[in-house]
Amino acid sequence: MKFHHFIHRREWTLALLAVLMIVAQVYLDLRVPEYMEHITVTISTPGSQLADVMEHGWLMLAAAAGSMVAAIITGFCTALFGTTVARRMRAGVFDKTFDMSSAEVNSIGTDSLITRSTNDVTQVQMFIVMGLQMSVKAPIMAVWASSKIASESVTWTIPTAVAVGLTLLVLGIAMALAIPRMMRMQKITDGLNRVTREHLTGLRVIRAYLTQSFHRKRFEAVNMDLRNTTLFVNTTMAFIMPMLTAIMTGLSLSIYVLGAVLINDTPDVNQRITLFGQMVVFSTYALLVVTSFMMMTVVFIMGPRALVAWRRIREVLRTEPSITSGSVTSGSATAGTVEFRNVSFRYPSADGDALHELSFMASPGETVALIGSTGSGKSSVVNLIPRFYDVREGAVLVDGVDVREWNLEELRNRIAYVPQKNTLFSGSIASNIALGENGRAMSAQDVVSAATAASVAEFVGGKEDGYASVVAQNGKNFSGGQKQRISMARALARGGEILIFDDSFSALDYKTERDIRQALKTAAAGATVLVVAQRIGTVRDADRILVLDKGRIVGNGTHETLMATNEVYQDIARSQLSDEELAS
Ligand SMILES: Nc1ncnc2c1ncn2[C@@H]1O[C@H](COP(=O)(O)OP(=O)(O)OP(=O)(O)O)[C@@H](O)[C@H]1O
Repeated sequence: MKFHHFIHRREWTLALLAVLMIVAQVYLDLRVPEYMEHITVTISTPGSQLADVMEHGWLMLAAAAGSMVAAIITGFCTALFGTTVARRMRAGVFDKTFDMSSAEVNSIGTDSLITRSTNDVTQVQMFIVMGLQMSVKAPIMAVWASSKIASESVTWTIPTAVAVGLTLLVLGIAMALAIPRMMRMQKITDGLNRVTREHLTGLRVIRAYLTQSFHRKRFEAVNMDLRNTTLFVNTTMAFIMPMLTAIMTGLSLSIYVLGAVLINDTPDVNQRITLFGQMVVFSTYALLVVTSFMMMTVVFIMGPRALVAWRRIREVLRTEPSITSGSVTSGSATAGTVEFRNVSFRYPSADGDALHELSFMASPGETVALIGSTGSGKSSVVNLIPRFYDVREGAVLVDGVDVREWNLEELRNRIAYVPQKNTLFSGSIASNIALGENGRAMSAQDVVSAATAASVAEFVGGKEDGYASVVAQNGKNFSGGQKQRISMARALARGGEILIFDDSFSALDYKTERDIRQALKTAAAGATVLVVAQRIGTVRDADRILVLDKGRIVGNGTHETLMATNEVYQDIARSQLSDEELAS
């Protein structure tokens, strides 16, 4: 992705118009001193009238007004250009995150992704709006005004050249000091975002564990770092303006001193008046030259930061998703078949495998449960089916086709997945249930049926607005169990050949869990159901139970067979069931 991809034909037209307006502006700005020269000479000439002065006075006013209009049009063009490009960049980063797998998102970092699509894009936008204008205007003005100066007088050119030299020296030193720090600012902002986000999302734990001082220290460190860096940059910048003002004042003074000497040495009155007029116009040109160099500072200050920002945005846009869609759109075995063939899997950042040589099969109409201690790899197994990650060795097959060969949309449309961490979006209960309509229109009746099966109807009944009740961001106005039920209703409403429940029953009371499992038998009849659970009660009715231990399948059978033969399963059962339950 190159920068110019964000600039379409309309923006090129805007840029061209802006350049033309800048040229017009510089031309008119440079005309003003000429009219001033005429006016000065007219005023100094004995016997001149107001009408003579106004003859050039009107022209001078017209030039100033024209320059103003040109500046406004330039400002409008660059603002439209900058904001449009910024909008496209934000959309680019946003769209890219859809293609990224968890591995890529984790490698860049969520906080950095947020900074990149907000702060970084703003840096680029500011540079386009301000910097581009300056970078076009300053050189045109400098060259044009310099050529005017050179044609006027050599004597006065010397102090101007000295002033330009000094200006460049001041700007050079300031930039050499400030730019490296400015480059760091984006990284520090990432850090500040990370710490602030963690602090805000973990407020309750921080309060409960009284870790305010620890978190304050962590925040203070990055906050101070940002303050110090900004302070250094701003202090350096604070030197620039007074020094440049001193240079400009010195330049005006030198021009007037030299002018006084020249005028003094000229005996002829008319020549003296001409010389005086030239001096006035020259001092204005000289100031315009110095001003152009000052404008260039803006470019040099904003440019490097905008460049770093753009590189960070480009890094996101150029990220090659490790999970890319295949081309297969239909299966070769019975719809709903899931097969793991000798699967080993490793997380991108991990040293060792999380899953080792797993093989099993789940068929339509069958409920297969996965049980095991925490960290045994249950979620990792089910995450491989919708291809959130790819296997390291072996293959996962859905409907007889390797998931890597499936068209991703087709594959995911066959699956209804309830993640371990429930995700609700701001909206209503109905909008959250009807989220994945799976290519077909979902009726209000579909929502209600799914909600009834997942026992959502139970608590919606007590709400004034029913299914239209508001769901706040992250569903924080619902309890853990309610969120789980809405997430399950979403999966049931979507339907699919394969239903995956990753620890979806853990926050439910036993009665609600039993009701839902009962309702599932009808709601998900014919589908392949994979249930990840910690509780024996959740899995005991499953057609088959896979027992996982340290990423390996150490048991595969019904509750009864496992109770009779599998030591790991027996241990789990003994820790959860009473003697009577074990005996039954
Ligand atoms: N994103 C990740 N990056 C690196 N390692 C991970 C990641 N997610 C999980 N793991 C590791 O993989 C192993 C299996 O984790 P997994 O979440 O599949 O276990 P689980 O059986 O579902 O556990 P739980 O019941 O606690 O949810 C664990 O050792 C865990 O530390």
